[in-house]
Amino acid sequence: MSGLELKCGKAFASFELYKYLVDHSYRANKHLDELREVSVKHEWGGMCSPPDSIPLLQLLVQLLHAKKIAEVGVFTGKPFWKAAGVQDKVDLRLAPAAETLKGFLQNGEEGTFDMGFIDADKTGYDVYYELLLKLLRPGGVILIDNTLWDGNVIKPEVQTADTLAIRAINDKVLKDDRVTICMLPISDGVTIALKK
Ligand SMILES: C[S@@+](CC[C@H](N)C(=O)[O-])C[C@H]1O[C@@H](n2cnc3c(N)ncnc32)[C@H](O)[C@@H]1O
Repeated sequence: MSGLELKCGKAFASFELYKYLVDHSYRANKHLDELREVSVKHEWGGMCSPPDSIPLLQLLVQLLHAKKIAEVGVFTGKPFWKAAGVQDKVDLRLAPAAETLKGFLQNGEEGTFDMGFIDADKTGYDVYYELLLKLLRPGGVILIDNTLWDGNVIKPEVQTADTLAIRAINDKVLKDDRVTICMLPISDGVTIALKK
């Protein structure tokens, strides 16, 4: 699996154990593999979601029968949509994410989304979370990426704005009665929040 070492599951006891998990959960897929091959070579290749999070996303889409999903923070992918047959399913909005999500609300789309994936600028996470909670139907799910933030969440000496924002959203969702949550140690930490 190319580029696996880019984000090697820091929460795992060893890289070998992490690789075992990937080898036993990620199923090879021509289009995804090609996309990943290209993405990891990009100068910002580290932005690409690692393969351990892909089965989770696929599973949730199927469990939720998700038809309407907002990915907040898009990286590569567009050149592969046509070949993968998903071109007509993707509505790319190149704009600050808060504006796009507010636009959906103004358009009367509250409660119509099945799923949201927060994976953009970390200091925007709280805003995206609140907007997505409004956009989601009850029983819908928000995935929050990077919630372990390369292990920096437990390093008190790390006080960057991004780290503070990740700690804040983690503290917030833990106490948020509007959702049921689970934080998973895969990828760079992924929190699943189910809207009640
Ligand atoms: C980590 S990458 C997304 C990775 C992608 N979700 C994936 O799984 O491959 C983050 C992306 O968010 C975008 N981004 C950052 N700040 C943003 C903002 N305020 N509004 C919209 N997109 C933003 C960046 O341009 C970047 O492409």
